[in-house]
Amino acid sequence: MAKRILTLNQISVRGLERLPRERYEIASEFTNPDAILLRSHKLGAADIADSVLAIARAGAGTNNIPVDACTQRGIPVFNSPGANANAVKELVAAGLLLGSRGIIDGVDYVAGLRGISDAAALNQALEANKKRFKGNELQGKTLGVVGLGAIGSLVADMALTLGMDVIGYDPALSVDAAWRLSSQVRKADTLSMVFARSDYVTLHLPALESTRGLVSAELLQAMPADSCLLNFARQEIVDEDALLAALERGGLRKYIADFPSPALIGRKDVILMPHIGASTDEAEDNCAIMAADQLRDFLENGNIRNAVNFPTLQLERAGTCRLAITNSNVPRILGSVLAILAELDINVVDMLNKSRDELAYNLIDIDRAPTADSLAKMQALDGVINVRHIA
Ligand SMILES: NC(=O)c1ccc[n+]([C@@H]2O[C@H](COP(=O)([O-])OP(=O)(O)OC[C@H]3O[C@@H](n4cnc5c(N)ncnc54)[C@H](O)[C@@H]3O)[C@@H](O)[C@H]2O)c1
Ligand SMILES: O=C(O)CC[C@@H](O)C(=O)O
Repeated sequence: MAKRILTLNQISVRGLERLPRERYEIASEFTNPDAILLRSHKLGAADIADSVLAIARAGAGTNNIPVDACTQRGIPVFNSPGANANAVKELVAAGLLLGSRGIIDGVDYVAGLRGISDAAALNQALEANKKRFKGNELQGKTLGVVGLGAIGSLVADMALTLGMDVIGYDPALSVDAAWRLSSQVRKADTLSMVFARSDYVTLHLPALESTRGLVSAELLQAMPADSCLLNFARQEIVDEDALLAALERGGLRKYIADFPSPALIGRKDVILMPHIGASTDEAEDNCAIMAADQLRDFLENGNIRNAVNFPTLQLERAGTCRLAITNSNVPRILGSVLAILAELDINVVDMLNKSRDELAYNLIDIDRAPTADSLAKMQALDGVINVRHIA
């Protein structure tokens, strides 16, 4: 029977094409979907039907998904790391230029000259007024990058090519990310060091409970006069009251962000975009393709790539069929599962078991299909969260 994929945002066709119609039904409404594919849709735990086996986010941030509730229910949440990083990097480049030059005010000024029909008079007005839109160059200024993952590392490279000094902070930098990072990026040991030493600070870290309000009054106060803050990460990372106070005080010259809020719209010292960091054809295709491929590999083979709450685990298919079992990360569960198979004289052809935090996940290839009764016995074992028989 075809698997049902519920889409909760518009997903690029190139991604949906990775889920062939003879095996997958895709719709924006389903009562009992097998999986959910979404972008920024805010998903509540109660919105996830019992039938859902997996959730795939075509994008990086998963703060719109109740990941802890999914973990407890044994539902992997996939994302598409790096797939939209270039799109965000390019918009940050635009953000830096918008913060350093009088582009928006200058363009607005020119738009207001529509009534002048005489070219000489127009030119005279332009030349007389252009001093109002003077800016500064980025070359030689310092950019502080907070979060040096897929986006932050590209932003750091881009800023270096513009002749900026780059200082970076990331207390949880992965080994892969560290390899990607240019040796010209200076390492800051503390967040306050980044804010105190940068003319521009750009945020590229996830929204987590631990990063909510991370950009505090204290950090904003430490910024040099005339500095700019760029936020293409998430709104909740910046304490909005502290931000407004810093703007009012004049310490912070501009806030450039992808996340409008009622208190920020309309201010001359704030430039807001409608969450378009990843809105390019290329990024939307890349994210959707990655998310759909990962979802399909999980549904058809139980393999896990780029889940934010499950261990990474891939096993070539062997044997007649496969069991995918999620359980609490405690001893003896796997032994009990194997004992049930042994009782039925079912041979294990290959298997792989990995854990992540409180979860363990197992792929077990066997030479014969288990009975419904034995599957029910496995499911009933203390600590087993779910058991899937994949033909
Ligand atoms: N504006 C947009 O449309 C858009 C698009 C893509 C991503 N994003 C946001 O950007 C975030 C980063 O995306 P990414 O692809 O670079 O993710 P990533 O996982 O590759 O990198 C995030 C980095 O942040 C670091 N980090 C975590 N906590 C930190 C902290 N307290 N201080 C400093 N660094 C910390 C991590 O160690 C990691 O290296 C996403 O989580 C998402 O919220 C926004
Ligand atoms: O889907 C989008 O347009 C935004 C995605 C972005 O916020 C992300 O976290 O990847």
